Amino acid sequence: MLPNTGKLAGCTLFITGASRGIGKAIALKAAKDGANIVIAAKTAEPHRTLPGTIYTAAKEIEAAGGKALPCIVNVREEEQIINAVEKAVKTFGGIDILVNNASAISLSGTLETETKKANLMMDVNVRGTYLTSKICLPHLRKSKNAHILNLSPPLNLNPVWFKNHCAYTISKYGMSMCVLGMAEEFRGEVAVNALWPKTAIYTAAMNMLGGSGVEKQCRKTDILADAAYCILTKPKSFTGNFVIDEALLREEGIKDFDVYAIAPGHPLLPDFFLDAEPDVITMKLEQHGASQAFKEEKKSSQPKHEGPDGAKVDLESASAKPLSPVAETFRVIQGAISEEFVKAIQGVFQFELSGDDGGTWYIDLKTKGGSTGCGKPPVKADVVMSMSSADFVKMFTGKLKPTMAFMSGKLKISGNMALAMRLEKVLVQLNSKL
Ligand SMILES: NC(=O)c1ccc[n+]([C@@H]2O[C@H](COP(=O)([O-])OP(=O)(O)OC[C@H]3O[C@@H](n4cnc5c(N)ncnc54)[C@H](OP(=O)(O)O)[C@@H]3O)[C@@H](O)[C@H]2O)c1
Repeated sequence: MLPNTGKLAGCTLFITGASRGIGKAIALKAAKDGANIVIAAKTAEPHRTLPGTIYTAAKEIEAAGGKALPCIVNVREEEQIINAVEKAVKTFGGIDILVNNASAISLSGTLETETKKANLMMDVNVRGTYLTSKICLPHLRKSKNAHILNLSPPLNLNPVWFKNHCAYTISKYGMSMCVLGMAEEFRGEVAVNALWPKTAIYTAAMNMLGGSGVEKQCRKTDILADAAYCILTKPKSFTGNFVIDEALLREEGIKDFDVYAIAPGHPLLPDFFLDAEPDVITMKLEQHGASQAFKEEKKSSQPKHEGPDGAKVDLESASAKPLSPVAETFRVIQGAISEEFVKAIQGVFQFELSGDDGGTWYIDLKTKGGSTGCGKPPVKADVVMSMSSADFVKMFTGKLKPTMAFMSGKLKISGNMALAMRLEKVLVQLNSKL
């Protein structure tokens, strides 16, 4: 880990989204030097599922050696940013550093992204970053070593990073374009840089996106806190850079990256927008054995299922004949379903498969007893997943992680996203029973 040098003692940092995750980790690292931190985030009351509030973060910052100013700020609201900036200047005498960290994410295709979600991403990511920078800049220009740091990626224009989640990419690239423009506009006065992780970082956001077990493939927020500290303690002549955490820390002499891993030695999930393309990311994970090994099948009695034409198909007797890989996979899943499992999941998954043995299939983990089969599910599906038959088999035999399939565009999802994200958990639980 990068040692603290005390260079940020007495500096004032305005950090959006410092109530948890990466923003809070950057705040705590600076607090160790004795910095003043303005925590600009929305959560004032404890949230049902998300950890931390601006007040709990403030306590941690003070305990680490810093001074904290918790401010309720939704970066979509210009007035709230203005008020917090004024309060910060009144309390600490100025602002030296702005970290634009707050972000919203929806990894959905153009037609699947509801307008309100597209608006949220544009508002928080691009407009929020632009406005917070605009409002802080008059104060930053008065500081001896002013910095703006945006948590945004290098501008990689490979279409693979646009085709599956165009709105999200535009919104994050908007943050990066602020770096491009403002670094030149304020050269000599304020350093403006971007920071992006090489691998996934374990936070509430990642937990929501990646589902159960994803943490092993992630690094801790400490790596970004160290990289941010390193940038923010550089002279303001260090500007206009799109920094990748690991690359910068290597240059700084860090050799042991295991200290940043949640599960040292476990293959890591490469982050979006870097050199590795989605398919390569998936392939690498598979090569490194990050996926679950397919366990031996358990024989079980099978109920009847409805075929694509509505005819009832008996999978047990059908299994006497060699089944196609898709039908065989559903047969095995059927045998692994328990009442307890149905109670725990309460969801109906419909699969639209293309290629050999394609068509509509389902796994009903909502109706008493649970069932799988060919054709439409007995009750309306909560989630519809479209993919090739080959990828479906890979996914259910542990050779392709649902998160990876989704990120690489092999899996398209519509319906209840939260339930879809639990598919990884479904697979882990099913595999343990297979
Ligand atoms: N985790 C990763 O693997 C990863 C990878 C690449 C890049 N990043 C980047 O790192 C940054 C932080 O991500 P994270 O994983 O730490 O996310 P996180 O755990 O979801 O934290 C997001 C923070 O943003 C705040 N926030 C959200 N909407 C806001 C709004 N409208 N106004 C003010 N604050 C708002 C949240 O606070 P409130 O809810 O209290 O408002 C929270 O403190 C993001 O820019 C993200 O793109 C993360």
